Amino acid sequence: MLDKNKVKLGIAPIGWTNDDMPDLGKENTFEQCVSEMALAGFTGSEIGGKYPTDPVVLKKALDLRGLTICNCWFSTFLTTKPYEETEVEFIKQAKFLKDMGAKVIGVSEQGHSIQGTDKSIFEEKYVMNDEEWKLLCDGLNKLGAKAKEIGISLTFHHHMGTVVQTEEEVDRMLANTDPELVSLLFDTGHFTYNGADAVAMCKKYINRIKHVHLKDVRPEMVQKVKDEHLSFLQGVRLGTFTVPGDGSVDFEPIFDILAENNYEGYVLVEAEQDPAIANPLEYAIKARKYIAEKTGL
Ligand SMILES: O=C1C[C@@H](O)[C@H](O)[C@@H](O)C1=O
Ligand SMILES: [Co+2]
Repeated sequence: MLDKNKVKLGIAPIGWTNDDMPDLGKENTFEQCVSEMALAGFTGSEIGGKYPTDPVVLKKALDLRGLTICNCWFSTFLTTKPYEETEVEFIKQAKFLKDMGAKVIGVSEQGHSIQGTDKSIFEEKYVMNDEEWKLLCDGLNKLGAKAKEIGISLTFHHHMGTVVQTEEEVDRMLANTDPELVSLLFDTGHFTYNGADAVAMCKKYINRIKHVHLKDVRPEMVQKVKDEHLSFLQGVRLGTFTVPGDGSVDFEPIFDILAENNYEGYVLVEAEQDPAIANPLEYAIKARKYIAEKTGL
């Protein structure tokens, strides 16, 4: 069982409107999204493209519904742009998140990423050379130090189609960054999609994990993506991802590892799929019930 005083439960707005493909859920407003998150029993949220950018307006809307911002995606370009360009934007975002009450900022390296392109996700991923690895890891350490000064933790999101996708890439990134400055944003869906053992990865890196994305995977859709050489986003439209308990990820041992190691932080449902097919409120309630049953949260 997870400790309610230590572990908080959140949900991402991507089930209502997908910022990577805004036509998915374009009809869903910000107010509907946050109201339904609260109605389904969630208390945390990440930031989506439709969220007000004025912190006062955003905070009021969230307070009315008992919600708190716990993280936001931040794209780094450490391997393709001068470090300073990324740092300026990173500091702005980290300060904003800190003011909103978040404890982490979720970084993903988007230099050379194919996640938003039409390239085949299983065949055309970029692999970094030693020089690019150094740019990435040194840059992450520097950003992590900035985040620490601001009072927030940098968590790194491994992701399909990016330069840190595979188990080996996650190993190398973590081995070459300072545990005091760079933590892991553990995403169950991205490890499973890539063919890694999410349970083993959770066990291996439990001491580096500071934020968790609970994402389930429909294996038959991943197989279709492989067979038909589809892109990451084509897969999302087909339904590669779903809410915890609705796919093939084995969540129970993951919850056990988090509980046994006194994990403190958020577990956040993040299940992008077509809202016209998977009603966001219905799926949020389904996820909430599953998590309550398996964790006691
Ligand atoms: O954390 C995430 C943010 C999304 O934009 C992304 O594509 C999704 O798959 C994810 O894990
Ligand atoms: Co994620």
